[in-house]
Amino acid sequence: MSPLMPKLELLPAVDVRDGQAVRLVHGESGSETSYGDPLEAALAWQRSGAEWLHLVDLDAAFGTGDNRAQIAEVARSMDIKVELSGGIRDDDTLAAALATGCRRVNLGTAALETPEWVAKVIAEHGDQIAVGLDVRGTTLRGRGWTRDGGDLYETLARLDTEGCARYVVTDINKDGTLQGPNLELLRNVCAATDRPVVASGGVSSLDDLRALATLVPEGVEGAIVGKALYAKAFTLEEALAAVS
Ligand SMILES: O=C(O)c1ccccc1NCC(=O)[C@H](O)[C@H](O)COP(=O)(O)O
Repeated sequence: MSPLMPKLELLPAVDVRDGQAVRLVHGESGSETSYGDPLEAALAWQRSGAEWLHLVDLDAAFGTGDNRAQIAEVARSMDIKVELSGGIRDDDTLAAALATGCRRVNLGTAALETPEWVAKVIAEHGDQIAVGLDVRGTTLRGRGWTRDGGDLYETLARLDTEGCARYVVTDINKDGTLQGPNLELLRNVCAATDRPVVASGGVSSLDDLRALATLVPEGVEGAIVGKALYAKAFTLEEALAAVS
């Protein structure tokens, strides 16, 4: 990689359901495989050299409760940057999320259901706010990916106008499947916005990460990696070396 080209950031994922680190398939509730204590998982990624942690409260996303105290403990225990996601939809949940000291939060459902509030918090918090664009095809999904929420490109144009700093783009059909990322979707989103894009869902191999790294000049800034790390398809050290 050219010394002038920024490297692809890697964000190992810790998704929390009912107090456990889990992986889902297609983000579907009930498809969980459990991987134990979330704090242990997060500390392991930090020890392995991660610069970012992608931390998700799945219960808050699904509306089946929350893991707020545990999520806050994990976020506060990290020396690395934390991106927090799941169920952040109003002033209270946003304040609680930011109070953990996380570097940024991802809003998903709120961007579809309460766009005025999202425009307001983008104006207030700048690049501490990212929006998760979780899609099947080009249709956005909210409420833990269970409900349709409009057209990807219309929403992207609106959020760009409102000053959204960054997007986390997930192809739900790929998420948790180890089938490889949707590079075409990522290219299309990058062509539609000048904001950085974090790719999420489907990474299965070091070659997938190298393929994502080729999209850095188009606007892909980072990649979230979940299942592949838990399934030991490669180590985080190998992943970081592959994109450095
Ligand atoms: O991020 C959310 O809010 C969310 C809501 C409902 C279901 C899943 C959700 N996130 C999942 C993730 O962010 C995954 O950790 C990520 O896409 C990694 O996917 P993979 O590498 O395919 O395991």
